[in-house]
Amino acid sequence: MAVYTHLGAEELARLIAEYDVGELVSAKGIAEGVSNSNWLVETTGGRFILTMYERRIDIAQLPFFLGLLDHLAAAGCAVPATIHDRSGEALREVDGKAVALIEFLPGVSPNEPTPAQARAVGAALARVHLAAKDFMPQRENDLAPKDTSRILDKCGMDALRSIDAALPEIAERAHRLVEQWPDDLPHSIIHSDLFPDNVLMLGDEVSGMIDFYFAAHDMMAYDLAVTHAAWCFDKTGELFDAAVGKALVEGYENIRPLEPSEREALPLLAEGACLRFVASRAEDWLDTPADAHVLRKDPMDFVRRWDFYRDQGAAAFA
Ligand SMILES: Nc1ncnc2c1ncn2[C@@H]1O[C@H](COP(=O)(O)OP(=O)(O)O)[C@@H](O)[C@H]1O
Ligand SMILES: N[C@@H](CCOP(=O)(O)O)C(=O)O
Repeated sequence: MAVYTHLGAEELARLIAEYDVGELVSAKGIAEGVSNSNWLVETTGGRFILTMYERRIDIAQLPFFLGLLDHLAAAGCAVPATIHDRSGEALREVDGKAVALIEFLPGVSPNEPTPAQARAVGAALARVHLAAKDFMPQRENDLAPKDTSRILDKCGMDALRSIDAALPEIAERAHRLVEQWPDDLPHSIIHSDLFPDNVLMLGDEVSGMIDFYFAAHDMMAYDLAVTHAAWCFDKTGELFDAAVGKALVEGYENIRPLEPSEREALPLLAEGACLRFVASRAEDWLDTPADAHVLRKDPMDFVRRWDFYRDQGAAAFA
């Protein structure tokens, strides 16, 4: 479920009247998503996504995320632009909560991505990296290995063990990874969470990349590694699809060839990507009451991926 707040018809109509988008025709809550409330809004002027920011996001950073969307959309990337209200603002407040109206993009998120789809996503990601280079505002990645390793430690070993007996050892493994972590590879703004459910596709074409709320300044090859870990396995992380992985990297390199140092670092960067999702999922698992109407994501899905990258090394990207 991802509608945490009820918005009445009058309140919605008043909000929509602040934008030059025609009159409200309908608004339907969107079930997908975890962090924010989203509505598909139809007006006499078209379709839009209304997002109310509910959790995890530091409101002070919203201008960075929304400005980035506008910058990338203007550069021709497949991302939704924000709709500005009559006074030029992209961000408004309703009931004390921040909201934004965003361009609706068509497409569906693939469940079982094909190599052709992965190739298109690789290319789309590389275009974002290139287009973001001249986006001036900066945001540090607060989910780099040093941070996510700390998140695991903060969970506590007993709590981690209550999720799965293997997790305390993973927290130890994270400490070792932090020590090996590079920081001297080429940077840009990265998406950091480009899972299939954050990509909209029409056939083999990327029609939209959404959910830029973890975007930050960091290594571009790390973003490719995150996307590799997110796209090339079945949900549980048991089965690796080499053809999808190969197509993803090829698609990326068709737009932005990797430097030899980036290519060499990919297996380690992929381990860091796995750590990031093990940690955030473990933290969410412990924070979410068992009877909450939110699907808890299993951190072990990314422990299996981590084992794979550690065992395979460069062969994972051959
Ligand atoms: N710009 C958009 N165009 C079309 N659909 C969108 C757009 N933004 C969000 N959605 C829909 O809303 C859902 C939830 O959005 P998302 O940003 O992933 O929420 P959350 O941050 O809560 O995970 C997506 O799965 C997609 O179906
Ligand atoms: N993609 C992450 C979770 C991030 O949540 P989102 O709904 O904001 O994309 C994961 O799978 O752990």
